[in-house]
Amino acid sequence: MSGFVLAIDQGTTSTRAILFDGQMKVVGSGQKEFTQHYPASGWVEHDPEEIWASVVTTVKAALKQAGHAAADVTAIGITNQRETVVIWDRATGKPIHNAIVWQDRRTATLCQKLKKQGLEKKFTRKTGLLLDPYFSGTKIAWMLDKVKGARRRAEKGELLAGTIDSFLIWRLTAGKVHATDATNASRTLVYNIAENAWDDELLSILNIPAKMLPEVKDCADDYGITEKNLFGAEIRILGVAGDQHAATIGQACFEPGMMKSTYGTGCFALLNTGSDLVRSKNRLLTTIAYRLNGKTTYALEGSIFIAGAAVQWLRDGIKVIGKAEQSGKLAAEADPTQNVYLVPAFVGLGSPHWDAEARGAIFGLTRNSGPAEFARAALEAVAYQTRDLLDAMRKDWKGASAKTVLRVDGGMVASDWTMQRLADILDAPVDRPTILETTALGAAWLAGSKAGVWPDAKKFAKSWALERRFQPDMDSAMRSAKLAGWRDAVRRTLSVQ
Ligand SMILES: Nc1ncnc2c1ncn2[C@@H]1O[C@H](COP(=O)(O)OP(=O)(O)O)[C@@H](O)[C@H]1O
Ligand SMILES: O=P(O)(O)OC[C@H](O)CO
Repeated sequence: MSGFVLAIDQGTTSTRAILFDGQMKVVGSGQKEFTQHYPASGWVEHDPEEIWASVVTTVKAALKQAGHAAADVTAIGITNQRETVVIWDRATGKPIHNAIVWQDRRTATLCQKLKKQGLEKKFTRKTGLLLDPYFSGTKIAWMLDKVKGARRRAEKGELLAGTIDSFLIWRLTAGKVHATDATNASRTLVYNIAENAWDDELLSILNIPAKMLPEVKDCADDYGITEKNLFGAEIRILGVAGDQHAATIGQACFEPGMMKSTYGTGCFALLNTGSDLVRSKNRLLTTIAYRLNGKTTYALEGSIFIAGAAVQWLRDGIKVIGKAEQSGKLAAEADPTQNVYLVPAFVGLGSPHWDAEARGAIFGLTRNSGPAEFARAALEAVAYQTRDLLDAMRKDWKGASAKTVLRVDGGMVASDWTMQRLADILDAPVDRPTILETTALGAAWLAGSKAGVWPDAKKFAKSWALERRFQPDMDSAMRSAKLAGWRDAVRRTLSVQ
């Protein structure tokens, strides 16, 4: 076997395919952005056919760039934007509706209704999640309610539901396999993370027929074989994980107490808690970090909806920069005596506030405030929000010690200024690895190790290499003052005062 492993990283704004060789080095890649649909305020959809086409195109592009054929590839690992959900026809493979994306808020009213019925505790106890429109369950219920005849057809077994990984597996195997992995299942609001099974009681509350749902497998497992005509040869699919979980693996956070944070569109911090299913008292999520050889490893997760998206707003919204990479330089020019805060609640606030109705706000403007202060406020908001998560994690679990080091990845970590400010505000070291494609690497490792062509977890962890450590370098009085200002700004932004 060759050792070549292909990772398909199906993200929120683009699809990437990356071919790694037997030494885990990137030898070819393809990337394609796809359309974001905003059919109503707070609604976000993707066309599953466009996603599927982007997967086929990028896989072919990665192979071509590397000068390899599908027959050279030992295995595929899939990783994906989480919670986004598709319902499709079992007979034709055609979706019955656009995919409803994780950022979509259309089920806020349903979540409120379930909360009023006193059901949040039950959902949290079983799934580790909260009643927020973020998760897949209420999105599936919405489609079954709104698409004519859908629930009846689902009950008859004519329709299938799944997160993006499941939809891709169904398409890649030409309708032979309907499966997902435990990490993706753990984001649906209908999966019992203690029992590792779909939860009949929650399914019945949301009126979702169990027969629509995929079989739940380990992250490194047999997910079938790609249809021969697709890429010119059959390839085994041997790894699947939600993108944040794949990044946790790619960052080799295999030990309890290790933590990674990914700064892409949003920011998602996962703290490995080992076999401990830690129940958060501070509005963090409990999730499955990964499941290998039938053994579940849990994590505490903090989910921030807007991180790099605030930089996009600087570029495309208020147009104070032309390119994302200019944001750090501009922020460094900001007047240190001004205290401008941006609370980027553009789509509500995630952990630890979970306020779906809050909207973004800026505080502390003076006549001297300009582009530089806006840029600094946008980048600092990412650091403050991460600090809020770390504080909540420390309160929730003693394993999150004061010595916690944060391993970072995602597009935003290219900004040295932001990483230094992150270390300053966290008062903890921030480690940036040499390989920043950790999400794809994690998915590839699942497939490559399952195929027996890549090293085991211990050896893989040893191959993790530091590019740069950012040490905290801020006076503690200054840090406290800045944090107090941030907390005040957040308090004034919440929808319920
Ligand atoms: N040098 C930079 N400084 C600050 N932000 C950046 C920089 N480069 C990219 N970004 C931000 O990172 C995000 C892209 O990261 P990526 O990991 O590709 O995200 P996703 O997978 O969510 O699409 C964008 O929101 C962009 O604004
Ligand atoms: O596609 P990303 O990188 O924005 O990640 C999205 C998350 O998985 C949503 O939970």
